[in-house]
Amino acid sequence: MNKQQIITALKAVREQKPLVLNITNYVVMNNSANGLLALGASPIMAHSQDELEELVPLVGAVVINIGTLDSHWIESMEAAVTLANRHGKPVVLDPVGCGVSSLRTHTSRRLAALAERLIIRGNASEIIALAGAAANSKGVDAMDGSEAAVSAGQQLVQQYNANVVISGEADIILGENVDIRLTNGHAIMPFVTGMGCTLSALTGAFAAVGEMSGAAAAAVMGVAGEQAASISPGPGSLQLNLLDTLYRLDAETLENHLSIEVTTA
Ligand SMILES: Nc1ncnc2c1ncn2[C@@H]1O[C@H](COP(=O)(O)OP(=O)(O)OP(=O)(O)O)[C@@H](O)[C@H]1O
Ligand SMILES: Cc1ncsc1CCO
Ligand SMILES: [Mg+2]
Repeated sequence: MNKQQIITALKAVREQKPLVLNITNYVVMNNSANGLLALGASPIMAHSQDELEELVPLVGAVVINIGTLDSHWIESMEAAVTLANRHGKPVVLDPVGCGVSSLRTHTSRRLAALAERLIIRGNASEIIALAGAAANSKGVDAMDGSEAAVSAGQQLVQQYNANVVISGEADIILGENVDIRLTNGHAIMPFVTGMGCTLSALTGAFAAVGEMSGAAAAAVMGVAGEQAASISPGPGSLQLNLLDTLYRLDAETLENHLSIEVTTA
């Protein structure tokens, strides 16, 4: 995945406007839906088992975010992933707070094991915990740097046959033969809840148009986030400005501002 392929993937999202099914948390439903719309995709938030059988065949990707899960929702998440497998749809898993409780850790692992076409997107502490090592999180916030999660991420790539996106100051994208580092974004982004969840939702939009590395969404979120931060005095305006910069993001801005380093194995 290079800069040009990322630009092409963004164009594809805007042309195809893929429908993305999100089973996500109460905190970020609105941010994530607005982020998808600003990007040019089409969100649907749903979690009733009674409609998943009809919905999953219609969507381009399924995003599962365990942020506010309970036992009832876990059944829906498992049903959605099973249906995604049956219909050949990609799944993005956001293991929010993995490592903080055994419910979160076990559920994330079960969902990751179940999904056949999978991208895992988490912060460093979540990725470390998902791989079974001791992580330093504070609830849903990472206390580890992205580089500290690389070996855990590589383990997950093998274990779940997935691509892994570790977000943070650097976004590190790991796949079977590729290792990508993106250094956009801004240190103010973690002061708005659900920036990572929005990144996972956007990852679903790109997966729906065949971009299964996870890099394009991280690139777009990083550059749009950076641009939004440059005109935002604080988190309140950042949240709003991000929707505008995502909506306005063009090829030239990506070309000039995306900081990407690709290493192939
Ligand atoms: N220190 C930082 N510098 C630059 N960008 C950052 C920094 N921290 C996070 N980001 C960016 O913020 C976005 C969200 O990443 P983050 O790792 O904070 O997700 P998260 O912890 O899962 O967030 P949440 O759970 O609140 O949704 C990514 O695009 C990432 O690049
Ligand atoms: C704050 C919070 N708590 C559960 S999910 C969530 C949103 C960020 O992940
Ligand atoms: Mg998160």
